[in-house]
Amino acid sequence: MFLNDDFLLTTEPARQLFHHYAKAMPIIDYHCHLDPREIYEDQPFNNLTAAWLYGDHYKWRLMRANGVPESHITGDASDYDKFLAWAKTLPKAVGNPLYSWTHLELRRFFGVSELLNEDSAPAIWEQVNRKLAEPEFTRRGLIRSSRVKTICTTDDPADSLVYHKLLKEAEKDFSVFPTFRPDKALNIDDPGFPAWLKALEEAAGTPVTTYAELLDTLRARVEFFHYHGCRLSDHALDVLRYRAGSAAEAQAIFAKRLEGAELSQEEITLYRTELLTALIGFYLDKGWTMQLHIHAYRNNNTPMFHKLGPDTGYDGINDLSITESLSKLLDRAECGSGLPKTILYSLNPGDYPALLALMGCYQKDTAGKMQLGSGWWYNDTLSGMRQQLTLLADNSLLGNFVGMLTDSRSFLSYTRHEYFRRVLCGLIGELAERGEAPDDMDLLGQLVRDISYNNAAGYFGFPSAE
Ligand SMILES: O=C[C@H](O)[C@@H](O)[C@@H](O)[C@H](O)C(=O)O
Repeated sequence: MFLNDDFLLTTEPARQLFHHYAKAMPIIDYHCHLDPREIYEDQPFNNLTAAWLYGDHYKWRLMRANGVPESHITGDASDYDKFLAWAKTLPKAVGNPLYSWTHLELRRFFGVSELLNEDSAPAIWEQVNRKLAEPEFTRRGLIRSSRVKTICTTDDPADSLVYHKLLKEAEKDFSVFPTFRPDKALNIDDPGFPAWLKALEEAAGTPVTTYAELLDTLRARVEFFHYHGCRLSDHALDVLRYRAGSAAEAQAIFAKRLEGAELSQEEITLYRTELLTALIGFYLDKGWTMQLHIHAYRNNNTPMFHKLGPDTGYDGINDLSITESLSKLLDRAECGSGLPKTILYSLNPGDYPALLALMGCYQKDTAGKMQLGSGWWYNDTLSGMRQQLTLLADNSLLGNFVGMLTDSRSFLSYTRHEYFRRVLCGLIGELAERGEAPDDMDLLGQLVRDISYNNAAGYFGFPSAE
């Protein structure tokens, strides 16, 4: 039964919806953390650990929860020993999405249907590594075989986008577009802020010594990113604070920071609010979609942060309230030139009702202009997705949802789209079975096709491949 054709499809309508409508749709992965250079260089993977465990902080957390020493997670143990440590951990992960994802990846990419555990590990290691050495198992090969049409990476404004340029020339089967993520511009209190400004100056070829120059340069980078196919921005807003001020105040705070003085929380918040408001205007002008990733509570383990840096498995969920600051931010934009298309994600699923209520206040002109993002990170689970979809259907228009993204650092994560589509069809199938939705395959089939692909294709307006 496990992972059979009807995995997660418990009703007849669900099975029809998945097999006849959702399954064959191609993929638009509009938010991920793949490295464009790796995509361009298209090297084969040395082995399954390289493809699976490098950079995958989801797996690292489970291994740590299983008492695996750090040497076998991020340290200098051999790749085989790391793989074996994962294989020993996995049997205890029943019920965790990683249990299903891992086995789905083994099946879909490598045709391995045995369960991975300590006993099966040696043979699976050999079998998969042999496949990974074949020409169609390179980075791009994996993307192609997953029928991915569009990938959006996550990029700093100071990035030269050289690999996106090269990919545009070299790759005709799918497109790789950048996403504008100016966290480093907003994080004025970060010790690396002055160095980042230098990097920005270098990339843009213009001085960034004042707040006005920063704005001009960021606007120019938005144009540059747009030229290279960018149609989305992204922000990590771990804490939402709002304090309106003037450009003159933002300039004074910027100058104070460059002099090396300590900023107060109020100053930081004012600067961030002003800059984000300006950026929202830039996104609107370009017709971009703004993504706000809200309420991660990052880097909770200081020794491990010093050892491994960010995004290594030490992030929690922020349980602060969300509506007041977010409403002020969105409303200010609405009072000005307007809001761009916006996707709101929160790591705290308790925020979903508030986000849904708020986003409904700014819907206009574009179908699904304001979106509740797909279950993010710790919510990227069976129950998390069902919750997000159920609340979205309760409070907005499920049929306009732009659907799934991997948010991943791994080239094997595309099966998450399959998982999502199964959850989606499973949920809609249940509604039909219970008579809460019409058992009308034309209607429901169109809905799942739209959510799987068509909505994203229409909503983001990516440049078409010439
Ligand atoms: O799925 C988890 C993610 O990849 C996580 O690492 C990112 O969402 C990252 O923290 C970010 O802010 O972009």
